[in-house]
Formats: sequence, structure tokens, C-alpha cells
Amino acid sequence: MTTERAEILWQPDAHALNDSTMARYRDWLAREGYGSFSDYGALHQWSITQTEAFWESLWRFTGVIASRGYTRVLADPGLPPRGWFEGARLNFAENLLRHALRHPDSQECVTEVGESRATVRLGRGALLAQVGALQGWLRAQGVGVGDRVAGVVANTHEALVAMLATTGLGAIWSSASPDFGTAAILDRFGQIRPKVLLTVTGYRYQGRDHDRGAQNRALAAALPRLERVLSIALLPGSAHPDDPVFVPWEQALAAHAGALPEFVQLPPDHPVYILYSSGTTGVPKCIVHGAAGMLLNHSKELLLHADLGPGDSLCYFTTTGWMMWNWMASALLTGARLVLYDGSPAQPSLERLWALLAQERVSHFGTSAKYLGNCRKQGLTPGAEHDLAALRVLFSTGSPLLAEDYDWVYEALGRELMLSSISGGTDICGCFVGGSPLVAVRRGEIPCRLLGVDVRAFDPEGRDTEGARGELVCLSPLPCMPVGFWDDADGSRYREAYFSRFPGVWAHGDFVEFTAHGGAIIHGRADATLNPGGVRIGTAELYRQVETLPEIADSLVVGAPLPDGDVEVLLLVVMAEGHALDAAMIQTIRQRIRANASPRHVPARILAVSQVPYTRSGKKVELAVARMLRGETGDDNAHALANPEALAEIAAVLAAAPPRPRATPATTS
Ligand SMILES: CC(=O)CC(=O)O
Repeated sequence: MTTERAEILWQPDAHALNDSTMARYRDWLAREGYGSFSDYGALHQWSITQTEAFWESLWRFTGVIASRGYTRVLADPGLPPRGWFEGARLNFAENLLRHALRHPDSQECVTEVGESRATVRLGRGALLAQVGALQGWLRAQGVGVGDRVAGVVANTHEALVAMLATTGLGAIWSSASPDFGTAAILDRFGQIRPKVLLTVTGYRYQGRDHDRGAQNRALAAALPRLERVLSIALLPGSAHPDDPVFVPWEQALAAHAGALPEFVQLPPDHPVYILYSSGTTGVPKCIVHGAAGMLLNHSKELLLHADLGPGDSLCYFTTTGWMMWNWMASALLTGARLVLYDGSPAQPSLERLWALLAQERVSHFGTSAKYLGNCRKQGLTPGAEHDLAALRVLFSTGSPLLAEDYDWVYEALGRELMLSSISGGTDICGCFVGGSPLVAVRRGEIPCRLLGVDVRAFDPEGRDTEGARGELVCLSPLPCMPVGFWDDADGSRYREAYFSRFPGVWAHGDFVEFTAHGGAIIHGRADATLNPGGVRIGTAELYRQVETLPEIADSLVVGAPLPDGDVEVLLLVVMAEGHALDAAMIQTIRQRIRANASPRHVPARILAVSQVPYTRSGKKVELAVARMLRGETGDDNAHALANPEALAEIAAVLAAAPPRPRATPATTS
């Protein structure tokens, strides 16, 4: 348990305390008779004890557009919950487009910048016009309520238009990034059988052109029940396939120019998104998210927790293959402008994104913890190099943000910034914990549990650890919990995935610790925790020590099984350029871990590799290596990885350096 209070790096200022949307919501609650709350803690406590009043207040405060009101807020509050806003009729896209529909003028609401083509700027009216025209074309292909439209698309305006057009018609949107291989895409879209597919002819990344013609033809041939492929000419010089199944984007829109957007009114739980689990242990699970859940939860996170609104602009560095894309797209509902970036964050250098933020006067920027860590390692000082005066909020996710990266952010970007490390995931297409304008930011800690979210740490027997490390569970019903899995009529696979570990409780699979003042520290994935000598150690505890050494570029830690049934801590390191893993370096790593973590954390073996495996959304895959060490290859799913070749190298390195026989068990080390 963390007993000492971590240093405060940011305190809410007068704007945050009095004028942020969270503050205005708090004051509105008092005026409307919901209750008076002296601080965020009191507000949060109310939000998790009066669940229905809380979500109802959000519906009212955020002004959900619905053609029919609800008869009750939640039919069944058990977990998984059922029947949110029963009786209502609404449309997801209509709610996202509310500012454009109210003022269909030329005010820029989408800016697209990338490596592949020149900057594109869309006004609200132009966005609506494209949505309407594309809907005309989709309707002509027979797309209607419940049909799937899937996109292997870049983070450009077309992806956004296609998602809005699709969900406006009551159809379901699902996307993957063009750098996914054919097998990985078929693993996903093959299950959901889309009627229409969107593809890009090619894309540029890190200065290199990637033609997708062959892959697009292979997908069109392999996907069952596909009617048409809408082809986006993203890469200059790359051609649309010469095949009548493929229709160029411009041609489709021109054929239906002038068509008005349509918003089919549907029950609140009608599906809008299908997202996918990483697929590293078998075929990816198809996670289905419903309209009201996405809408209400994203409204809460973006309006209240992120303090986004008209006049702001959000740039989240993501691809369409990560749920942060869906999260970012919802920011349209706040009236903020979206700044889409498609390409490498390091082309020509890591300064690229900071320069973009300055140029576009971005107020809210989101990225991965890894990107911030790389900026620290390269000694970047973006606050001194670029005019980042507009930047108010910085989000980080993907993996735990190291305490040193909190320091770097406040040194390199300035003290005024609200740093919001957020954590949740694809399963809820949102967050459990993150920042709030009413809560201080402390070094190394995610500031708070989000409103309505009753998350705790449980021990293996399902008891609240009351401040010690444990498995992250959620006890409150959330509208963003999936409406189900695809092709899982009786819901058994859905319940098995989240509710079988502790019946009636959502088990998320993270290893977490909640601090006395309400902050959260994520210690890695629960299924990747190490257990040497029976002591549970989160992998992030080791990454915190290893990846802050300048000589180490990356690392992966895993529990390697031993013949006596125990496990030993195995550390794989990727050395930074110009450094080698020699005896002195091994000694430095060991000493650092022993001094700053504990002797139990000290790895038995430390080996150098050239890369560690990542999922396509940028997460380390300890499990792939753990499974390899256990000799499990049954449902090996290497194409789910962004760099499957890393596994072969690790296998060779491990074979050359087997575990040494132990004189004493790990518990006494
Ligand atoms: C919000 C998140 O948790 C995003 C992620 O890491 O996948």
C-alpha cells in the first residue's frame, strides 16, 4: 500500500473550480435539487450511490436529443446492466452532430493533417453535406438498420464521415487501421460480415509509401456477403482497383450530392460500434457497444472530465484500430474542433506532433504514455521550442505513465497543464479512472475514479483490498458496458469474459492500487502479474525502474516457469542506440530494482533483444511470451501482433540462455 502522499504537480485554478463544465454541472445539480457537493469526492460518492439519479442528471444536463423520452433510467441495475433509458428513441450521430445541425455554417470542425496528403479543413456545413451524400450512397447499396459498414481506413475525415453516415442510418460501424495485415482484418471483419467495406488505396508512414491494392482485392474476395467497396484515394499516385465492386469515394458522394443527413430513431441500446479484443489469445472478441451508452459516457468524459467545449480543439494521436479513435470522434458533441493526424509521430522527428499542436492551436492533446516517455528520453523541451499557449489538457493512456514522465511533462510543457492519465479500454470504449478539473494531479498517480464509476481493487478471494494492490473491478452498472458480443445470442461469452471471475462484478483484468486520497496506480495486466515465490508483482513495477534508465529503450518482463513449479522473473531489454547489455549494465539494472522495488523483484535473467512484441494498438504483449515459455502454441495468433517477428527472436535468445539451476528458492532471494 502506498502510504506517503505523492507530490502535487497541478492544482485546479479558479477557472477549473468555478467555470469548468464539471464545476457548472456541480452547481446545476444543486440548483436542480439533486444535492450539494463540497468537493469532487462528495460528488463522486453521490454518483455511485445514486446511480440512476446520476445518469439521468447527465442526460438532462448534456441535453441528449431524443425523439421520444425514456420511461425509466435503468430496468435492471444488476451486472451486466440491462435496459438503460428504456422507452427512448434517439440517434447517436444526430447527437454527435448537434452543433453542426444547429449552426450548419463554415466554422471549421474537422482539420486533417497527415503524411499522405495536404491538409483538409471541413466546416460544419461541409461535414453535414458529406454525411448526407454518403448516406444516399449507402442507402443505394441497401445499407439499413443493423447492417455493418467496416472501414480499413486511415485517421482522416473520410473515416469520420463514414462513421457518422453509418450510425445515422442505424447501421453499425467497425474500423481497422490500414497497417493491419489481411489475416488480422479477416479475423475481425470476417466475423461481422459487413455489407460495405471502405479501403484506402495506400498510405504514407514515416516517409514510406504503402500501396494497399493487393490487400484490398484480397479482402473484397474473402469477405462473405460484401456488396461494395468504397475506395479512398489517400496516397497520391495509387489507383483504385480496376473492379466494378470498388467505387471511388468522390464518385459515390457526387452521385448523391445534396442529400440531407438522416437520423434513424432507435432504442437506446441499438449497436453503433463493434470493437475487438487484441486477439493475442485466439480470434478477437467482437465487442458490441450501444448508442446511449457511448453517448452518455463519452459526454461525461469529454464534457465534464476533459472540460472540452466550443472554442476548444482535440487532437488524439490514434489510428482507427484503437478505441481512442471512437472516443475522440465523440468530441464533436462538445462543439470542439477535431484535429486528426495520420502518420508517424516521429516523421521527421518527435517534434512533429508538438509543432502540429502549435500550428493548429490545439487545446487538448492525447497520446500514449510511450510517446511521452520517448520525448523525455530524447530530452525534448516542446514548451520552449513551440508556442503551446493554447494547450490546457494533456491525456496519456495505452500503458501506465511513469512518475518520471509526470516530471517531464511539467518541466517541459509548463505548470498550467492538466495532465490526465486515463485508463479503461476497448471493453467499455472509455475510462474507469482519469483526471477531473476539480482534482489535483499527483506525481505518478491517475487523479481519480470517474463519476458513476465504483472501481475497487479485489484480492483473489473477491475482497476489497482497501488500499493494497489487487484486481481492478467495477461494482456499479455503467451504460458503456457492452450490449453484448457479436454472435453470442445467449450472452454466455460476454458474461464469461467479465463476470465469471467474481460473479455479479465486472473484472477488468488490470492490477491496480487505489491511494488514500482517491488516486489510482495501475501496475500492469492482472494476467501478466508475476508470482515468484508466491508474491504478486505487477509488471509495471519493473518497467518503472528499467525504462527510466537512459541506456534502455524498451523492455518486457514475464514470469518464466521453473521445473520446481515456481516462476522466475525474466527481463528482456532493448538497449538504446550506442549501448550494450554487458555485465556492468546488468548489475546496474539489478541494483536499481533491488533498491527502488524490492529484492523479490530482481530478475533472475536479463537478456537483450532487438524488439519486444506489441499489439496493433501499441500495447506490450507479455502473455505471448509467457505462453511461449509455457510451451503453449495451440491458438497461437501471431498476426494479432504488430511485430510477430519479435517472438521468433525471443525464442532464439531464450534457447541460447536457459534458466540456471537455483541453489535457493526465489522467496529467500
Ligand atoms: C483508455 C484506455 O485504457 C486506452 C487503452 O489503453 O487501451
